[in-house]
Amino acid sequence: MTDLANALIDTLPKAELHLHIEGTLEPELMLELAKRNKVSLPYDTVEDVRNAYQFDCLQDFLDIYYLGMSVLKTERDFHDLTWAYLERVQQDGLTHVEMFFDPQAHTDRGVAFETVVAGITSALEQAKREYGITSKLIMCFLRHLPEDQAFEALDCACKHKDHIFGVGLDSSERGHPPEKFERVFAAARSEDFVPVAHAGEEGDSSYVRGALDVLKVERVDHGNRAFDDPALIRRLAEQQTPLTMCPISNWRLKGIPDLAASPVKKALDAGLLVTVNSDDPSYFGGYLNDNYRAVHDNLSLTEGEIVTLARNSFAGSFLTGAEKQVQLDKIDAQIDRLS
Ligand SMILES: Nc1ncnc2[nH]cnc12
Ligand SMILES: [Zn+2]
Repeated sequence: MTDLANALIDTLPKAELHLHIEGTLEPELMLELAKRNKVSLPYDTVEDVRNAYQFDCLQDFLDIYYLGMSVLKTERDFHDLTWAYLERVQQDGLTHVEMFFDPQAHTDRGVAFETVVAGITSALEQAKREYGITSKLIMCFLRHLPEDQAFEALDCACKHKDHIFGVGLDSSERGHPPEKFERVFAAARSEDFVPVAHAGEEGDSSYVRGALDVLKVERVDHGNRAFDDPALIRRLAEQQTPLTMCPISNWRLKGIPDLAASPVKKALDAGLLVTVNSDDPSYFGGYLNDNYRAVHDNLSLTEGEIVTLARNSFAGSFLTGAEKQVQLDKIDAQIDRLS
């Protein structure tokens, strides 16, 4: 990698648009919280935890991910988790994050919705004060659970509209198509929550079409399998629907055989508004800049394409036009400084 490419990746202002806060739980904090909250885990050491992170598919990961988050109990736990992520990525040039959380995975264990939201938002507010990092919080419905439970989560979210910006859809994709959540997404949109959804991570291209046509999403999370449908790719390009791709995640979950098979370059070439993100960085072993580096190295991206990805991260965000322009101007200023 050239020095300039390295410096661009390290120092360009960037937004992260596909990040599950529960997926940032590092093994050290997991074990500390297990002790603090007297939760028993099948791991004694950090090494045991890391050794468990071998996945053959999305479900293998999800089983371990839900087990790991069982240590999160109190407002302070959610604060500490979120703060640890923000402290880490501010060093990577991150200036804006649109963060997912999975409340049903906590309320099902008896943790109050309010506890989760209070802990996450206090850390987000601290990051705004101390680092100038802006953020939006997106509540995901767990697609393996029934529709009525998604409606219960939406009811809770309606009491926290000051903190929750959008709704998303995550967890086990195949067998749980967008159509299952048509009514709850319609209700969420009528309450002014901005809709996004995971689609085409493992599910076929019909899941991406369903997310667009049935859930009426404004952004597609992953979207890899859209490439099986050339007409759909043309539509995504024409509409400039943002895609939040996660190269290291795709590789670790065996959605792609190696990083060279990441669709990020194909998406750039097709004129899509593609962005690069980390998904669940603790579980997949790579934060935001590691993902930029992975696509740069394995797809032979140019320095110009790295800049495009950083620009797309703001263009594809839910910031206002004026806020986006501030960030794009900062990118231009940083490029001037480096060249
Ligand atoms: N990559 C992913 N896909 C679906 N659900 C998730 N929850 C956390 N990470 C996820
Ligand atoms: Zn995800």
